[in-house]
Amino acid sequence: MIHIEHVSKKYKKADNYSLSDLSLFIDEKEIFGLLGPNGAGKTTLISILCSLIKPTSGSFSIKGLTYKEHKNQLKQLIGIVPQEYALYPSLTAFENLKYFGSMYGLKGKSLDEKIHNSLDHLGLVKFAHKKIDTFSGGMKRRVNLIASILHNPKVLFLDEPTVGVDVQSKNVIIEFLQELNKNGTTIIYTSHHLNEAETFCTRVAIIDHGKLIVKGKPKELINNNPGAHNLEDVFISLTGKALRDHA
Ligand SMILES: Nc1ncnc2c1ncn2[C@@H]1O[C@H](COP(=O)(O)OP(=O)(O)OP(=O)(O)O)[C@@H](O)[C@H]1O
Repeated sequence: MIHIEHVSKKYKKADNYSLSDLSLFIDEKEIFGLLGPNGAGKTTLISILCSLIKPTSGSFSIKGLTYKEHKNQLKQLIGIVPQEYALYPSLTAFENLKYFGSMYGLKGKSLDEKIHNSLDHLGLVKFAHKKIDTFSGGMKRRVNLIASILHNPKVLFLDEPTVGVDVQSKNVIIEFLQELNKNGTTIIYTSHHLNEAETFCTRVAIIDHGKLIVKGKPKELINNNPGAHNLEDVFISLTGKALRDHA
């Protein structure tokens, strides 16, 4: 479904490559976790796959389609949940979602119903007509998620969807994503929550310094790393304990 071949990325004026010769195949209906320390290249990879930025070299396709040749088809096929909220604070949740739906050509009763059902699913229906600037971080993240799935994408990319939210919001988000996956959506997400990834993902890839370090099913990675009891042990054994601060 997603073929990534020898993708590298060097940002303008950057000294180093943020991604280096990365190849990966993600199958249909997977829940695939991109894991790695700060600055590993996770957001860069997701941004390339969503066509927000271009790779310096290498290529990729999604369901055999490339942005060069099938831009409009891919726009309908994928959904993107960015790290930052992309919502209008002075509009209500419903108004925001009507706007995002209209960007995909959706309108009328079917759009209203989809919005209502999604808000209901994510515990937000009673806040539908409240302005976004009154929402907590966890509520905004849930609205952001709905905005990205109104057009029923077959592939959903999420950049740290559960960062900075409480356990309740996190559980509702994860359950919602599992439901989407059951109904046929392939999910690719980045996370620092290794416990979450261990149970949520069918497979994960650990990236460090822009390179693919290892990929596989969480259980297999744990079993293949002597002394590892969980994914965090695997992560630390492969990426080390050193801090990744830089400015
Ligand atoms: N626009 C940019 N210009 C120059 N360098 C960038 C730019 N965006 C990211 N980088 C660099 O690319 C590397 C990878 O960054 P990226 O944001 O992809 O990592 P990440 O794994 O998503 O990190 P985090 O977990 O902190 O979100 C980092 O060294 C970062 O400083």
